[in-house]
Order: sequence, then C-alpha cells, then structure tokens
Amino acid sequence: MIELKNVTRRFGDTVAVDGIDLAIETGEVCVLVGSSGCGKSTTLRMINRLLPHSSGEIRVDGKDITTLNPERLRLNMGYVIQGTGLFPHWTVARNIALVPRLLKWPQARVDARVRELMTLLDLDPDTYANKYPAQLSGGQAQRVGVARALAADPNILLMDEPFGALDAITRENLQLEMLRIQRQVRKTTVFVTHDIDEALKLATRIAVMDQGRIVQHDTPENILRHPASEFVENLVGKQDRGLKLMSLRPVRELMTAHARPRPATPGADALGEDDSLREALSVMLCRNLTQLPVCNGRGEETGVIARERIIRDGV
Ligand SMILES: Nc1ncnc2c1ncn2[C@@H]1O[C@H](COP(=O)(O)OP(=O)(O)OP(=O)(O)O)[C@@H](O)[C@H]1O
Repeated sequence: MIELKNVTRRFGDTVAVDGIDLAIETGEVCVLVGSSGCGKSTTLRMINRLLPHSSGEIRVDGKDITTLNPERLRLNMGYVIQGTGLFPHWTVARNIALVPRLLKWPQARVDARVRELMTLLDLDPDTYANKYPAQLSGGQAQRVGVARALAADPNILLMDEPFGALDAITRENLQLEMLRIQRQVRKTTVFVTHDIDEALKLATRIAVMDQGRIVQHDTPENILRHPASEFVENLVGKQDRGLKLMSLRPVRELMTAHARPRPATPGADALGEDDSLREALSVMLCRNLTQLPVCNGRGEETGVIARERIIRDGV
C-alpha cells in the first residue's frame, strides 16, 4: 500500500504538489490524470524518491520512505517512462536484465526471467533478445521498458506516460496488454497520463489533479457519473459521458446467454464476452444489425447481445 499524507513539493516559488492526500491499496491501478503541469510526474517521482518531498509523509507498506535506503526502495518499484530510457548500447536482453543483475541473480535465472518476460510482453525472445533499442519500433521499445520494470518482480509499478509517444493503434494494443498482464501479475500501480480515455480504461481508481491538488479520487464509474466539479466534468467530456460509461461495461453483463455454449457459426461476425458495450453498439450501428452473437475465449458461441438492450440498460 502507498500512502501520501499532506505531501507538498516546491521548486523555488512554484508549488508543484500542494498538500495532497492519497491512499493506493495493494493491487490497485491508480491513474493520475490532469492537464500539463498539474503535478502528476512530480507526485510519481516522490514515491520512488527520485525527488524528495518538501513536507508531509509518504509511506510504502506502512514504512516512511525517508527511513528507507533509496536504492533498495527503487529496486522494489518498477519505473517506466515515456521514451523508455533504455540503454542504447545494450541489447534488449541486457536492458531487461538490469535489475536482476544488480540483485546478483545467478545467470541462468536471469536468462530464464528475460525469456519469460519477453514472452509475456509478446516479444519473441529468439528474434528480439539480441537486438538493440534503435532496431525496435516505438511500441516494441516500450514493451521492453515494461519488461525491464517487471524484471525483478517488484511489488510496485510506477508508469509515467509510458504510452504517450505512440500512435493510437500501438497505444491501444499496449493498453490491452497492460490489462492482461495486470490480471496475471497484479502489481500496485501508479500510472500517469493526461489522456482521460486511457485513465478510464486502465484505472481501478483515478486521481484527478489540478494545480498541484487532487480534486477527485474515485472509481472510473463514479468519476463519470458524479464529477466533483466543473473541471472534472470538462475533463471527462460533457457530451460523450454515456458512451464512456458503456466502454466500462463488458458485453457479458447484458447478453442473453444460451443454456449451454454452442459451436460458433463459421465466418459470422461475433463479439467477445469482454468486449465493451460501446464496441458492441458501434459494430451494430456500422453494420446496421440489431443483434450479434457473443463468443467466449474458446470460440464457442455463448449468447447474443441486442442493440435495444444496450441502448436501454447500457448506461
Ligand atoms: N525540476 C523542476 N524545477 C522547477 N520546476 C519544476 C521542476 N519539475 C517540475 N516543475 C514544475 O512543477 C509543476 C508540476 O510539474 P509536473 O512535471 O509534475 O507536471 P505534470 O502534471 O507531470 O505535467 P506534464 O503532463 O506536462 O508532464 C510545473 O509547474 C513544473 O513547471
């Protein structure tokens, strides 16, 4: 668990972070969101002591971080930044192995871990382990950055706009991958972005920041349903809040399930149970359909979802 109590950070006369309180439970993904310069990165960097806080208290698993050795603290916190920060003259494998080697793991264990992580991040080890960062696409390099952060299995993951420099499709893929990985490894994560859609997709809780303060800290659904101020309302978008709420709910919640799974009709369009209601509605509107079959992860048809049901009950 990470707790910030009345934490302030000043740079000369600038108050970058202004007396914030924030509690992040173990296993949560807390996304810090807000406009440029509101103090998101400063908050993140105070948690791993890259920046000292001017006043207040930061505790990790109950321990005041100023009483802990900063290097040891950081070894337990994976850190991913925009632009990856990979060492350009090191291979992918060596970059990922950085922290395990600092921890003096035996070489065989390091090698096995590098392969395991590359596979988890969908990077074929035989193809990419010996490449250099300059030989990778932006998305691949960012995956290596995430693999490096996870290498020594830290309890905490700090991510500062990790997907900010990527094109929309690569960004979406990495977001989906992050959700998949999070289901598997469940790290306490603090994630900085200025993209509210990214925040809504990834967060268990969102902390909205404005001018160094936290103006709302709540679940994505509550932020959308009950924005605490006009600032938050504008941030989440006044016009498309209904669609954003639909994007938080999976098809499985409103589908009519078959009594038992049946083989999917070959070649037919189908949705996945975990696709969002928003995606389902969008597909049906585009193709002028009133309903669509829904399939499970094994490709069996488990039910149907109707357009009218989404419109009636989706928000
Ligand atoms: N090293 C520094 N020296 C002086 N001022 C700084 C320093 N780092 C940050 N600041 C100031 O502190 C404030 C908060 O900066 P911070 O980088 O935390 O914002 P942010 O929300 O992460 O912004 P962005 O989304 O643009 O990265 C800004 O006004 C910034 O100019």
